[in-house]
Amino acid sequence: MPADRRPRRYDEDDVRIRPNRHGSRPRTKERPSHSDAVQAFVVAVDRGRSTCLVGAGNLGALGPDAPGARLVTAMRARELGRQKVVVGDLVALVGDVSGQPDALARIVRIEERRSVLRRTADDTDPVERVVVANADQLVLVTAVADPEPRPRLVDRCLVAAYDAGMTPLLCLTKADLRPPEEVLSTWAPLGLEAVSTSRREAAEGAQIAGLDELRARLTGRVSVLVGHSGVGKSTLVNALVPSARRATGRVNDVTGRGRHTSTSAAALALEGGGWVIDTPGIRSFGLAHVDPERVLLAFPDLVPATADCPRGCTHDEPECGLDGFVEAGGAGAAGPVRLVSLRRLLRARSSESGD
Ligand SMILES: Nc1nc2c(ncn2[C@@H]2O[C@H](COP(=O)(O)OP(=O)(O)OP(=O)(O)O)[C@@H](O)[C@H]2O)c(=O)[nH]1
Ligand SMILES: [Zn+2]
Repeated sequence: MPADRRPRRYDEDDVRIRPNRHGSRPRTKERPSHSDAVQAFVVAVDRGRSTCLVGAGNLGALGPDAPGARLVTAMRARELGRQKVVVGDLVALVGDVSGQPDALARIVRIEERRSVLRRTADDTDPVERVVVANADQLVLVTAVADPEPRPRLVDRCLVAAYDAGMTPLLCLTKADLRPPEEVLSTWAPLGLEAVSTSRREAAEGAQIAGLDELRARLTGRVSVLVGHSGVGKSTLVNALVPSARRATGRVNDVTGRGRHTSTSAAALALEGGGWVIDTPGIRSFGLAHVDPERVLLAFPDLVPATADCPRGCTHDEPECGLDGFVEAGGAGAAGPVRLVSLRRLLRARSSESGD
């Protein structure tokens, strides 16, 4: 039976969604207060069931090992309407929040998101989606070789990061195969932060060098890792979060499903604080939804030029004020290459694929 045909019990949800029969009192937008609700951080979502971390502070800042912290399985309450819960969400839970096996809580509210990583509808998925909420850093994992870097894919990820209000970090893996500087030059004008990692054979087996610097940039933050297949993202995640398997095992106990069959994102706690959100399903981003103005915000040196732009300027058209501004030296000596980079990113929005 479809959900909306199911016989419904009259409950507090109805107070808000029922039309006002009398027509005199304006319908209140106020939600039931749910004063007993507890706050939780969504660490995994699998087919309508969310795994939520309760008792670990705002955005799970205290980590899953904080005293009293527990994982609670929850479903969306009807009052959420069409809002989707995603990994990284901060939510309010009511009902059975004990975290006992078989216990099921209800998500009655999604708190305001400080960042939203989106993906436009594409051929394989006709729905525009929020991929991850509240992350502050997007880590673009790219191998320097094997597989060859895909500059256009990195550009597209950069656009997605700027649009989402997230700081991008380029993580170049397999630096043992080729000096990472060669690859880095492509993004030099962007001033993109970058780290590199490489495999090193040691007595106790293969090790990843460069991990400490990467870890330092991840600690205390919520970071999303994206990368094409084969770049070494799993290797990195396992090295960063050695307990990842155990932790996902815990999630599996709750959801009853294996992580390997899942294509949804999962947040993994870092030992020193902070979270990495692994996104096995995301290889590229549809970017049609992206507003050029938001990409431009990543180029504060070029922003003043837009005063001379026609209304609704795409910043990639003959009338654009950026060219004159940069030619006149308004953005300094680096202006011309910065403008080339900006235009490249703006065009990445409309390119067909991330290859
Ligand atoms: N030379 C070298 N090889 C590496 C390095 N890191 C990972 N690899 C190898 O690259 C291959 C892919 O690594 P994975 O960690 O499975 O890559 P992935 O990005 O998770 O790929 P998928 O599992 O397909 O999503 C494996 O054969 C790894 O052993 C590195 O730093 N240097
Ligand atoms: Zn313009």
